[in-house]
Amino acid sequence: MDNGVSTKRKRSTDSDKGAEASPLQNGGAGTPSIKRFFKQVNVKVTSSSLDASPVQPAVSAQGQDPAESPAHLTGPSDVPVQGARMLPSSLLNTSTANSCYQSANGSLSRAMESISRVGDSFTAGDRSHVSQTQWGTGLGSTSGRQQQQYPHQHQHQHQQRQPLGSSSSRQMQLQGEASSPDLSDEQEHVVDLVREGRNVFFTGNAGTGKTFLLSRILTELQLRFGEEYSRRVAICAPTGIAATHIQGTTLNSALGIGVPNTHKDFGTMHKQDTRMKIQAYQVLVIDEASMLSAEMFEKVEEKIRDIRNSKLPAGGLQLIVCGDFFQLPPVSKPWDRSMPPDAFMNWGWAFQAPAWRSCNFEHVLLTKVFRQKDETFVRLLDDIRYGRNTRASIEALIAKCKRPLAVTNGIKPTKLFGRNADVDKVNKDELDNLAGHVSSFQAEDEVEVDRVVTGNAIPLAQQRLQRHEFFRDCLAIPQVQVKVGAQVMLLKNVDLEGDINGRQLVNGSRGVVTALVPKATVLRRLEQERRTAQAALPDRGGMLGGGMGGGLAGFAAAAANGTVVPPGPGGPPNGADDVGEAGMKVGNLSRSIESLRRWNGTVLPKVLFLNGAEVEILPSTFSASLPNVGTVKRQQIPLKLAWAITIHKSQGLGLDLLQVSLRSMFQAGQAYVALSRARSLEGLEVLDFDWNCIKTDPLVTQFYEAMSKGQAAVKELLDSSNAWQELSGRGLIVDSARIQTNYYLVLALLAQLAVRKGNGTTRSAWQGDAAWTPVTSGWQNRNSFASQGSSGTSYNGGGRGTGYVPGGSSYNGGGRGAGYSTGGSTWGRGRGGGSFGGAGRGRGGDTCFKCGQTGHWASQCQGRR
Ligand SMILES: Nc1ncnc2c1ncn2[C@@H]1O[C@H](COP(=O)(O)OP(=O)(O)OP(=O)(O)O)[C@@H](O)[C@H]1O
Repeated sequence: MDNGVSTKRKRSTDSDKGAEASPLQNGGAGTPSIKRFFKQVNVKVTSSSLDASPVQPAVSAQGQDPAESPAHLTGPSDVPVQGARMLPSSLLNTSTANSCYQSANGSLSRAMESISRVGDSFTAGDRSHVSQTQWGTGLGSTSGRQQQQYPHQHQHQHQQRQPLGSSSSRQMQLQGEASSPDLSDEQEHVVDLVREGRNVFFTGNAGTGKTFLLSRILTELQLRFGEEYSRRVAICAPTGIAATHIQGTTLNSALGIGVPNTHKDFGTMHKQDTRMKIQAYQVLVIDEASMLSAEMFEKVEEKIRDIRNSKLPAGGLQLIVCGDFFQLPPVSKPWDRSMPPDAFMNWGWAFQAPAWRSCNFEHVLLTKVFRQKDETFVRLLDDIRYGRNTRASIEALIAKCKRPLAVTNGIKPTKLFGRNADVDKVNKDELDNLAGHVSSFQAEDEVEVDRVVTGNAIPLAQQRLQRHEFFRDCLAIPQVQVKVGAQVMLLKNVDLEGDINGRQLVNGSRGVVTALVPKATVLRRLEQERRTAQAALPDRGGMLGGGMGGGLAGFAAAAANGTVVPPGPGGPPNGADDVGEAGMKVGNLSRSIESLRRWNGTVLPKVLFLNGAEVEILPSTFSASLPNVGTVKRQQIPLKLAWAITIHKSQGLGLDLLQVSLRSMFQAGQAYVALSRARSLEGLEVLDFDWNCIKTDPLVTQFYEAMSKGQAAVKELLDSSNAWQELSGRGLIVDSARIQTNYYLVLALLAQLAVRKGNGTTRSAWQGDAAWTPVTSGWQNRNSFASQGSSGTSYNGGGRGTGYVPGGSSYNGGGRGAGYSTGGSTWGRGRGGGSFGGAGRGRGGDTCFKCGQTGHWASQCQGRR
């Protein structure tokens, strides 16, 4: 039985306007006035390119990521998703005990009590407050202590910033989020810095609530900018999927960069419409900064300054950046000889960019881990994160987690692999192994052109939206295929409002498909629930006749017909809370009924989750907006097959039961990301490993060590980077015309910082394909680089022990590095050469660091001897 529907292609009429505006759209959950602002010309088009192949594995293919496309890399974080929060429990048939389901393999009776028991213990992990961890610098819990620990060390320099009004706006924010957890003191501190208009970088272990905090900050920004929000705030992440965590877009998209192959390609940022956009922005928000390269950050910062005609860092934009540099690095391109000299390689950690230093970030380290409760586990993860005691850590893990995990009530653990091929194989095999029919759910995609776009610009905007990377990157894939018995993962947070057991379903919650329920049956139930909810609506006649009655009346009416936005910044006007609650329920039900009626599928999957809740999964809206262009949306069942997923895709998730393969880790942070998805040691099994599976970058370690000492230490660290002083002192941070030759020098030099001096141990700073032995130093090396810079031999830290570093190898090409020299390329530096560029005296054909032979690049090395 195939219940799939073909992707629709439709164009709305004027009568569609407004009614279609999704409350889920980016920023759309604002105040009613924001809502009005977001009201758009609604042009719905589905790109035919989105049609899925009839049988498609759960994980799609094309991509730039070593495992798969970064666009497909990660699942969502546990950020409360507004859309999900809007789903009332009434939309979910939360049948509990005594349920059983028919698997295709036969009847599987479910002991729901035991599932509930397991599930409760898992779900508690993400919601509970865990006592502060011991290893980091504890942050003060009183504001006084915070003041001490976060002295504000630089002046406001961004004239265009509007410091946020404080308490009233905060109250407004909290009003609509009563059920969300309170921010911790350290999280509050970050919000305070944001309010003050500072450039902030906040980071911390996996599960410290970075994305959660970012979503709160976005709420603050909505309040700061009101109707101007989408014009003033660029919400970005380096990859598409990371962007969907915060309902933003990729950095490339927000800044009109496209997919740069060369540095020249950044010139697209100067296009008229992008220029205007960039000039209008006041805040640039970047999540998952570990995947933002130094090269990208440097280039973007320079261009923004240029476009905004300002000498201020980032042209006066407020920068709010978060992420964990111990997690996955940028997806760099391997160097290839055929590449042009100004090829964009996506190299380096963002904090390595000179621009990072000039942006004067307030660096805040979040230390309180929320995801895991078990302090032993938290400490073990921290060791792995830092690459401390790696052998002991692996042994401890193996001792605790090598045993097979129990298959709990038929729900198998999620397997995490480094490589996409392993994932696809497991999911396909598992689905094939299930008897029964495949049910396919086809995504329904649409684009809405913003109302500011008029006339001939509409078709153009439409085209841009149809080609938007969102459709490639969206967490919800074009075609979801399941069978009864299929193991799946939820892709949205869902409030089981009113659930007597207080259960939660979050993105990453896993379960098993127990049935496929006819759509008509679900519709009947929802309609009944709406009738009941309508009957419970309070009579607000008296109040509505009063002073603020107009607003409330409008609100109540809108709630009843399903056209209001939910609580939160877009919630009811002050004083309308009680109307709001009942009205919201009716509104949400109405919206769901309408959307389900339009949904082309004929059945809906019913899923039994680990926490014991068994719910029918309704189609859900995933969206992103392109300021002043429009919105892209995908309506899809928010599920994916989840017997296995890639580690990249798991970034941002918390998982209850997982099996991790640590055998083929090829990037820094991969093992840490994989293991830190687990909420408990009990729920984690290590399938296999090798002793080198834990890879950390010493540069990252030193950066974090400085952060743990406070802002002053970070500043000192960055200031002590004579390398960077040298770079800027010698004019290496240059304009576009010179970037072609000189930018490589910057990156090459930065790459060299990762080289351990003197012991011959090597690593390839940013190349995933290079041999890599973990090293422990890095910054020291910079000093040697700086102090001996003029000799022409010390850029690689005395000339020894470098790995393959494109560009950087040219420095070694001065004669001493183990890296393969380009033989004195234009940007290479020969031994003793007095200038950075073009000395060209590198010893051509220096040895390949992999095999020790000359004449080929390490990336081309076939192990010849
Ligand atoms: N102040 C808080 N109180 C209670 N729970 C919180 C708080 N902050 C975050 N959490 C919860 O902690 C869990 C992890 O949060 P989140 O995913 O934002 O962490 P993260 O730091 O972004 O993790 P990762 O680095 O793995 O992406 C989520 O379930 C979130 O709801």
